Amino acid sequence: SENRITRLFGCRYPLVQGGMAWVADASLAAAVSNGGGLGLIAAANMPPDLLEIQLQKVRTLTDRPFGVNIMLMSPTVDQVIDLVAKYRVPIVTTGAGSPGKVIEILKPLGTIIVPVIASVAQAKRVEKQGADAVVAEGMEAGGHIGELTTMVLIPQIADSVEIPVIAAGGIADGRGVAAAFALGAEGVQVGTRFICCEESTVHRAYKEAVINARDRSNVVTGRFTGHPVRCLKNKLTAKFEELEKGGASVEEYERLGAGKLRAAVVDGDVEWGSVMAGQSAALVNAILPAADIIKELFSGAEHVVDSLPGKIFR
Ligand SMILES: O=C(O)COc1ccc(-c2c[nH]c(CNC(=O)Nc3ncc(Sc4ccccn4)s3)n2)cc1
Repeated sequence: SENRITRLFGCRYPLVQGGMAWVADASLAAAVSNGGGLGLIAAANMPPDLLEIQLQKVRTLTDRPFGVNIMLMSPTVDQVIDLVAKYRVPIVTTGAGSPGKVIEILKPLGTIIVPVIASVAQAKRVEKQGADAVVAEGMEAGGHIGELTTMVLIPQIADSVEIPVIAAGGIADGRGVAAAFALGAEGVQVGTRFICCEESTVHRAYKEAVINARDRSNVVTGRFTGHPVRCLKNKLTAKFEELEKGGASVEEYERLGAGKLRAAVVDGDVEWGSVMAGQSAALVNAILPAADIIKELFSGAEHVVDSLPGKIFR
């Protein structure tokens, strides 16, 4: 069966993998696309020549659709847009900022643009600017987050725009997928769950930290900087909280954070690195192939919906 999202992306399942900085590379994106979802390569702050290598590599690993996630706070955003145009990347998501410029340049090329938003105002603005769909991301998500939970954000976004809504934030099993559709979404974005997939090139220690995470193993730091970020608790987050309490400057705070996500993902420094992960980490307990994760998410959702009516609505 299909819906507006499977038709928009040209893939079997209405699922997009989170465009997680340093984590979402060609290997992960291809595995998700080959598994029937939409894989994303994270441009993040990647030097353009590194991104170009990922764009060439993904074409050798899958002939299915894939996308690039453009992080709008990155200083390399202009070169990323040029590369996306040069390689005719079919789909682009954007995060951490206002996608006006991306829409203006890439929409005329026929690129499908799906901004990640975290509020009703942002959703309305990007719809007016020409977005094809939105990813509405609840604050359960990992990394840079907004303020509203998925449970209350999705219905409000679905009521506010005509374009299809993809729910993100806290979705890691069939129950979350079923809930997202009950709330008005026509697709899901899944990030943390795919950190722990076989084809993810993330350091083993990072994957283990996610698997060992429990309900209260994560924390949001940096609200005072205007960029709240959710990570797993460790020595770095304790230091962030100390700086925040001690009235440190935003510059001092951001100096401490520089390069720490790479330290965790690439070097496996889960003590002093930034182990970005969502609250759903507590629901992730196995490293599986991306294709199996996707199948389980949707067969699980099917099962939940089938067994619902008897329990609740009669
Ligand atoms: O001003 C406007 O209208 C747009 O404002 C926005 C504000 C927030 C968002 C938003 C919320 N969530 C997302 C998508 N998720 C993300 O972008 N998650 C991220 N994780 C790590 C990242 S790297 C980074 C970047 C800044 C500070 C610290 N780390 S980006 N975008 C989108 C737009």
